[in-house]
Amino acid sequence: MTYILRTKQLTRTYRGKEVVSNVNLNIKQGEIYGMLGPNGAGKSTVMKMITNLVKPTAGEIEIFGERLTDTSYRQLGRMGTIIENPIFYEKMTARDNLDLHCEYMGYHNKKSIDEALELVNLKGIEKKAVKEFSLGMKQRLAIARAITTKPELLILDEPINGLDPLGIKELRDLFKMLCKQYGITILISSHILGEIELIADTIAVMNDGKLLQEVSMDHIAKQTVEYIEITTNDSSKAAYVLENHLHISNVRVTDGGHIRIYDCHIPQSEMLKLLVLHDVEIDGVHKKKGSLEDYFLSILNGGGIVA
Ligand SMILES: Nc1ncnc2c1ncn2[C@@H]1O[C@H](COP(=O)(O)OP(=O)(O)OP(=O)(O)O)[C@@H](O)[C@H]1O
Repeated sequence: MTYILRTKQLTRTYRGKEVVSNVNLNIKQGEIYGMLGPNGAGKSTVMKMITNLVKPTAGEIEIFGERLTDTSYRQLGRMGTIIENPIFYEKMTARDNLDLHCEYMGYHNKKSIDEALELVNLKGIEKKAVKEFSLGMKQRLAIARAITTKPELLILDEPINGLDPLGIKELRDLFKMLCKQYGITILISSHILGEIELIADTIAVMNDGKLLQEVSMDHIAKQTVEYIEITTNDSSKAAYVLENHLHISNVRVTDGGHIRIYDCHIPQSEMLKLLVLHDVEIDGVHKKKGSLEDYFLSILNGGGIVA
């Protein structure tokens, strides 16, 4: 297995608080690796450390087989990045912005600017000043800037923020194409499961600075997360009874008076008998299969599903 990027126990502290804690990412060459997590989970901070914008407090980063240091200019030159909101020289044209970027990166094959503009569908308007661009156009220009130096690794921090559904689909198709046809490895972050699920080969779920899970989509697809859903008049009591009397640990109380029991080998009849014995009224029992959303929610909520 060839990994293009690995982090080992990557940690960052701000004013005594760990905002990234012992994160181990393993990104394979040629894949789209999605970092999923709510706002504040630490995704941007991880990406900033990978791109040398922020120094890790502890841990290390290995990119293209070498450890990243303060002077890893060669490694940084093999990456294209969009971190947080892309900033341009607004009065300059789109093309001049890309030109300047190439100069700055020491990349002299200017033909690639045309190719990049073509790929993001901005050919023909590259002579417009960036201040006239819509948000979607700016996002596409940021991607053009990130790919114009022909990177092997693209790092995209929430690149679809603020785009309409059509714009999102266009970018998704573009990222997939860059990965498949150009062999570019992509690390992309989002707080939207539906987005990451449509694009990623591997997903890293982050919350509160921690990596909760790193799992391949293939693995998830094979996984059939089944659960029993019981509707009762008192879901908290029902959960309490099952946890304390039958020692079932994977119980989740959901909205609407339901409880879900995952990965349970105790017969349904035994659970129901015990609930009735404890005066819990049962309105319904169903065997269900969890959606991908359930799967990730259970990870974020610390549920016991093992991938
Ligand atoms: N320069 C900084 N100084 C202090 N705290 C910071 C700094 N940068 C980030 N943080 C804190 O670190 C935590 C993680 O932030 P980060 O931006 O990495 O999260 P995120 O998952 O990318 O979320 P978002 O999508 O909101 O950017 C947050 O609590 C944030 O307030």
